[in-house]
Amino acid sequence: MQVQVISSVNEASSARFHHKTAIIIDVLRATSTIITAISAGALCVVPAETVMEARAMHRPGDLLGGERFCRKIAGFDLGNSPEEYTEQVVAGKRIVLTTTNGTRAIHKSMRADYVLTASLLNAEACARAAIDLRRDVIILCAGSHDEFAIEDGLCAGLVLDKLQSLSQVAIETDDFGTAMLALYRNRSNRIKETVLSGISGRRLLKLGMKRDIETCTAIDIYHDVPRLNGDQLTRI
Ligand SMILES: O=C(O)[C@H](CS(=O)(=O)O)OP(=O)(O)O
Repeated sequence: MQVQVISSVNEASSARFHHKTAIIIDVLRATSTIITAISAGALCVVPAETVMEARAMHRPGDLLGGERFCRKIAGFDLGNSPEEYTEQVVAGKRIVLTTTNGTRAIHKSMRADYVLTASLLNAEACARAAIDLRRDVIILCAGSHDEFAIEDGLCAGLVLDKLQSLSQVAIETDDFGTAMLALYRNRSNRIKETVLSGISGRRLLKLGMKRDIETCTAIDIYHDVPRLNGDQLTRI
């Protein structure tokens, strides 16, 4: 199995995803939010690239979620904090979500045969799902404002570590993947501290959102892997 890792959404070209399984990572916070929502019983999450597109896709009974500049969009039901997506709020609901980086990354990957969403919360489950799909893999780190985000690299390294330990076939990765695997193995006992020291982590800290970082750095607490079905993400 060939695994390529892309450092940020603006480095990805849609054509690369043909005949592959795409794994989209945005630890702070979009894919952590999506995975939490699906695990809490949301019917599906519909990723929208823009606020206008999200409003247009909204149907009666849906929830509108997302952020710009880390804060909930005016008139939306929910922001982009995983803790908002509780069973009481989202169970059985269709959620239309737009965020700064994560939903853009999902749209970039839509030519893939399969699109999975990963974060630290479900890395092992996502690795298992990718193995079962028997395709070469592209791991896309969403990053933040077109820059690489260390928390996404850590998660890419964790997914690669799980692929290597779980796969029956050899895993071959590109040089950036090798670097992310080394990053994860070097920081595996201080993941939260590493995330807190990153640019995205520092930005959320300044906004008083330390709780989100703690929530998003729990490892493998969920077994659900949201997968793209048409225009919506549902549990496999
Ligand atoms: O909501 C977030 O934490 C980020 C906002 S920013 O990139 O840090 O400004 O968006 P996401 O799409 O979840 O990376």
